Amino acid sequence: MPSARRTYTFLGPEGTFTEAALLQVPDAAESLRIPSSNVNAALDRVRDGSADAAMVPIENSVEGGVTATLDSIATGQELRIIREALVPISFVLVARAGVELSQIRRISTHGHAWAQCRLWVDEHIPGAEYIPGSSTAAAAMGLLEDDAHYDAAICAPIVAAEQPALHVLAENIGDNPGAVTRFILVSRPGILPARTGADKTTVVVPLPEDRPGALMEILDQFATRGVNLSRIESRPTGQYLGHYFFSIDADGHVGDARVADALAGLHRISPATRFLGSYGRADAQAPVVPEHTSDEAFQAAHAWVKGILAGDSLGPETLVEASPSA
Ligand SMILES: O=C(O)C(=O)C[C@]1(C(=O)O)C=C[C@@H](O)C=C1
Repeated sequence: MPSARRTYTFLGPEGTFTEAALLQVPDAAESLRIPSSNVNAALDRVRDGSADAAMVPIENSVEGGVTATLDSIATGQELRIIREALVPISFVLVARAGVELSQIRRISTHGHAWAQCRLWVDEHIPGAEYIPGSSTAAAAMGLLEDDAHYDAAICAPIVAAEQPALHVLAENIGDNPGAVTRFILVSRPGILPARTGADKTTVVVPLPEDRPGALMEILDQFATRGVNLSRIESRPTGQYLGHYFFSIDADGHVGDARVADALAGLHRISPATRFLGSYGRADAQAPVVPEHTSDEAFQAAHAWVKGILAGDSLGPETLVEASPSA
């Protein structure tokens, strides 16, 4: 029986880096793809069932975390990350035909793109004014509107290639040629992606208040079980000044005993801890697992404790008899 066609949404319009990330998903090219105007709108489409999954940016190697995504998945109806994708980032500066570099005064793009091209802009268009755009592609397409209030946009090369009314004023304008953005595919809670051996687990941990050393205790849950962290970011909860949650990526799958044990520890320290998913790493790199934190070591340890409890369940007389002071 042919499987039903999935509906994906992404930070649009067509031509964003997020769309490039979505097209890495094997069935995305043949599926229905609905552009969303911002990260929240994309995630809400998943929450209300009008999309099966949303591709959204989560972090960039130069500019760091995408706060709109970090905050939106940390609160509200629960969601799950089921996949990640990496996209190398390269930017072009585009304008309408006939506009020269020397005429550019106002540039629009996504905030993360602007941050990655700051040095280039300072050098080549000193004093240029930044006009925030909802995405790189939206900024580029906005140039074609009659009432466009900026003269150029920073976007992906594909937008210029597919839009003849735009022309490229400069290529490779990113300050860091090796820039990469990481994207996540987010779905409603359901079937957990299978363990691949090279996985990542994402959690959101509210920092318990008035508890000295709480952050240390949280980190300790991972450290003592040999679980490496690849990202940790603090974000304000928005409730009041000084109240934070931590967004954490850990190596491994909740199906790995060491990760499950670490999550149980987190829950004891911070009961509102939110599990956001276990999913295969885009780079397929398996972590180095210390011997004493392998599944086998956990099984042996649990069996040992079980044995003790079974022995002791013979009754208090056994304990009294065994006591040297008797
Ligand atoms: O505007 C886009 O094209 C996006 O996909 C968003 C986004 C981001 O949020 O970081 C993605 C990659 C680039 O780093 C710049 C912008």
